[in-house]
Amino acid sequence: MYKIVEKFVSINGEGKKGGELAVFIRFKGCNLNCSYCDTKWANKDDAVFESMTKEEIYDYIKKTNVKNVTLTGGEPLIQENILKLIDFLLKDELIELEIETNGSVDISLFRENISSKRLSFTIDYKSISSGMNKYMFLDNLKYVRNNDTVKFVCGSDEDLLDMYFVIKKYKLDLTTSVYISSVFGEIKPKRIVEFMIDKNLNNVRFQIQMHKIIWQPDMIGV
Ligand SMILES: C[S@@+](CC[C@H](N)C(=O)[O-])C[C@H]1O[C@@H](n2cnc3c(N)ncnc32)[C@H](O)[C@@H]1O
Ligand SMILES: Nc1nc2[nH]cc(C(=O)O)c2c(=O)[nH]1
Ligand code: SF4
Ligand SMILES: [Mg+2]
Repeated sequence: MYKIVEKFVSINGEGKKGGELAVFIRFKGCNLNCSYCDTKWANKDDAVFESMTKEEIYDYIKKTNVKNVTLTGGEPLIQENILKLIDFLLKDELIELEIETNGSVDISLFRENISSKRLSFTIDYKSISSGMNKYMFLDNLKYVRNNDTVKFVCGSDEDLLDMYFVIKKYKLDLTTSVYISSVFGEIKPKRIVEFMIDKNLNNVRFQIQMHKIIWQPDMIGV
């Protein structure tokens, strides 16, 4: 049984599939506690959840008729038996699966067991201002593939500079998709673009969480 705090259809507001329809499955609980987390409610011990089997999750997804599936949370990769669910969902060749993960969990186990090109990891590199930087499992950055994404959610100039060194150290701009996001409302988007120009950051994309512009920024279920 998986602990699901919400499930909904929306457009993906972030990343490579940004603007496309996606069905979101949000799991309860996280091993980190980012200063800026917009889903703290989902990580609370007393968060209300629905217990669902992998078959029930699959049935829900199929009923939506949406092909892009995003597993998020909370932290999806710390959920009990998550590998079984990923494997089960990918048996359906019409499903394109994205996993939003916080960068603290070793993804190599998943890589070894699942070869599908329809699985894509979006791996956060937690910034200094998140307070969670020390928990990053940096080896993940050595093994990211070109259909994965590394996402830097920046809230300060210090975060931008640290991001720059990490991109260059791991040559992320040459090996994978890199997205820079602002901590919503925390740093001027213009500041990030200026930084990109200043550092000549090619092969890196800036994004703003679209769903927070379309709906109220604190709205859930979108
Ligand atoms: C809520 S997290 C859940 C998945 C996973 N725990 C993680 O952190 O990647 C989903 C995405 O939302 C981003 N996020 C959370 N709060 C945000 C905020 N206030 N502004 C911008 N992005 C935010 C996270 O950095 C992450 O990329
Ligand atoms: N619309 C929308 N797109 C998203 N992309 C990633 C999200 C997440 O919370 O992981 C998210 C979300 O919460 N809503
Ligand atoms: S890792 Fe993700 S879910 Fe956990 S606290 Fe950070 S942003 Fe929130
Ligand atoms: Mg979100």
